[in-house]
Order: sequence, then C-alpha cells, then structure tokens
Amino acid sequence: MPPQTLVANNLSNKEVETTSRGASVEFRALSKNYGSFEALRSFDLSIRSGEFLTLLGPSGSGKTTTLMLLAGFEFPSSGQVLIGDQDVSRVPSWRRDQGIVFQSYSLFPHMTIGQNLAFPLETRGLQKHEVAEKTKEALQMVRLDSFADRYPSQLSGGQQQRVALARALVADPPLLLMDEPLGALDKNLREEMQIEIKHIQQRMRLTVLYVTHDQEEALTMSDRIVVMNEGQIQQIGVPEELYERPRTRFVAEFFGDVNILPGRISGGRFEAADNAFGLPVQALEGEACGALRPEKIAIQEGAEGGRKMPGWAVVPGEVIDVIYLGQMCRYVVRSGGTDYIVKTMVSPGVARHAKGGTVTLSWDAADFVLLQ
Ligand SMILES: Nc1ncnc2c1ncn2[C@@H]1O[C@H](COP(=O)(O)OP(=O)(O)OP(=O)(O)O)[C@@H](O)[C@H]1O
Repeated sequence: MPPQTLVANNLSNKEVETTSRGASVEFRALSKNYGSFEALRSFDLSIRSGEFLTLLGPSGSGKTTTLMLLAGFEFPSSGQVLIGDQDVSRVPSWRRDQGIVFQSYSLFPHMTIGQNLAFPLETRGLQKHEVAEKTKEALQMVRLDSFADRYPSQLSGGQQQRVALARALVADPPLLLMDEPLGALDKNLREEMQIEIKHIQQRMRLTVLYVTHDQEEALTMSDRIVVMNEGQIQQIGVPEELYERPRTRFVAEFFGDVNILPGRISGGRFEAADNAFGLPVQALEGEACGALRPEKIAIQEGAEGGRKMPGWAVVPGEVIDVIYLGQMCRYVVRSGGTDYIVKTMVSPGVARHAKGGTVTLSWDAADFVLLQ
C-alpha cells in the first residue's frame, strides 16, 4: 500500500486529525478506577510518532485498560490522553482516527473478505472506485488478494487475523492499537506474523500501541517496551535495556530465567551472601541484590577452570540438572548455598557437562546487574 495516500483527507468530520505519518501519543497522570479499585495509577507515557511501543505485564496489570483509554472505549478517572497535541480524553472511539485489532478477529461473518474491508471505507463516504482500490491494496499488503470473495469461515485463524489487520489499516490511520492480536495462533504462525506486522508498521511509519504478556513477542517487535505491574510502570526501555539492565527483580524475572543473588556491598565490592564470590561495584554500602542472566555465565569442566581475570567472579559447583533445549543447554549448578541456572549454546564437537560432574562457573562483573 503506498503509505499515507489513503483516506486521510476524508477525515474532516473527525475531531481528531493527525499528520500523515504516525501520530504521537501522550498519557498525562492518567488514572482509571473501577469503583474503589485502581486499575491504572498516575500513568505518564509519551509515544513518539512512528514508534512501536509495547505494554508488557502479567494478567491484570492494566495493559488493556491503558489501550482502552487510548481507543476511547473507556474514559479516564483523572489525567489526560493526547493524540498529537489534541486532548482526546473525552472523545469517543468513533471520532478517533485509529485502527484496532483484538485477539478475536471480529470479522463480519455474513460479509466476504472484500466486503469486510470495504465497510469502514464506505461508512466514511468514499467513492466506489476508491473503495475497490484501497481494499485491493490492503489485501495485497497482507498477501491475501486472492481471497476477496471468500467468507471468514473459509479462512484459517492466521488468515482471518491478517484480514483483521488489513481492515484496521485500510483507512490508513496514523495509529494502530493491538491487544494480544496473535494470542490465538500457534507458535510458528505467531512468529511469522510478528515479523509481518513489524514490516508493515515500518513501511507505513505507523505508531503502534501493542499489548502482550509474551516477553519474546515484546522483545522481537518493539522499539520500546513498558513493563507494567499493578496499574503502574515498572520500567520503560528499548528491548536490550530491559533484558540486560533490569532495574527491579520484577522486570528481571519477567524476561525469563535469571539468577537473583543476594549479598552486601562494602568497600566498593559486592560480597555474595551464600556463596564465595565478590565483585567490584559502584554502589552505596549495605544489603543488595544482583541479577545475572544464565547465558552470561561461562561453564567449564573441573574445579580448576574459570576465567580468572580481574573483575570476574569464579565459583566451583556440581551439575545437578541438565536439560537439552535444542539450540541451548540449560544447567542447574549448585555452588555453596546457591543453585545457578546456566545456559550455553549447543555447539558441534563440544561435549556437554554431565549431571553429577564438577564444573567451574565464571562471569564478568559487567554482566552482574544490581537491582533496586
Ligand atoms: N470493567 C471493569 N470493571 C472492574 N474491574 C475491571 C474492569 N476492567 C478491568 N478491570 C480490572 O482492572 C485490572 C486491570 O485489567 P486489565 O484488563 O487492564 O489488565 P491486563 O493487564 O490487560 O490483563 P490481561 O493480560 O489479563 O488482559 C484487573 O484487575 C481487572 O480485573
């Protein structure tokens, strides 16, 4: 679809007009209460034009509530929602220029795929030939142009979701909201669609607010991720930052396996509480806790291995569990009072460490992240 050439000029009846590129979004001190329950608490966030921003968090953390407030299906209890520089806090959904895709495809079952796509254009009063052209372009974009005359029930789940995406984009909105759109698809199809959606977003320079509880999906697709818990932001950052430099235990644990190591800081060193290692750190004295990703730990056979270099921790241990994961091997190594999770790539010609064997673990202080 040629970007930014669709419907845009037919939005004169809309209260919310946006530029031809992705719209910027701002949430200012946004709160949403359901009775006495605070689903969202003083939420501040800016989404840049053309940014793919993901809300990530466990069930009930307030992701959908945030999306609903941006969609105009819900109104805030206090605070503001801005699209571009317009305050839309009280503007209903039908007056906002945006595409929305939910987990359920919500296609009209009695309409063909072509008619499903044409519907939002016809309600905007487009000419017949424009409707036909834009419908065709949108179906080409999701590689379903030969399916225009079929009915939704004649399509697979993945195909139906691609139609739902095409329908959300057919009127060329500057903003796309997606709530767990791939939740009903199997793993392979989900991964394929993640890449497809990302390509479309980049090509159209769309602003996307995406909701998921799947951390891999968030890492794959997002420019930035907002980790939420109990209606509040835990941390905002680019994927690498959240994975490699989590600020809290909650964020560290949300992105998969991590070793949480308690200890004490004294004289510019972190001394582990229940294991014999110390690392140089720059932090205030006192009780502390660090996070170490399993793939940052080197594992070597025997008790005398390890990278004995300045700034590295070295501990011997016993392998108590080995799981083969295909590309990786996941070990649990007991050392002192700590069970370390260690992940290494499975490489040709490299023997795996056996359960019950003695190994040495080592890691760089730079990969050890002190948590707040
Ligand atoms: N209409 C409502 N009435 C009362 N409580 C609500 C309503 N909608 C949401 N909530 C509550 O607000 C909290 C946040 O819900 P929300 O749907 O935003 O979470 P979520 O992070 O999207 O979760 P999930 O991943 O399960 O969809 C939840 O505790 C939920 O029960």
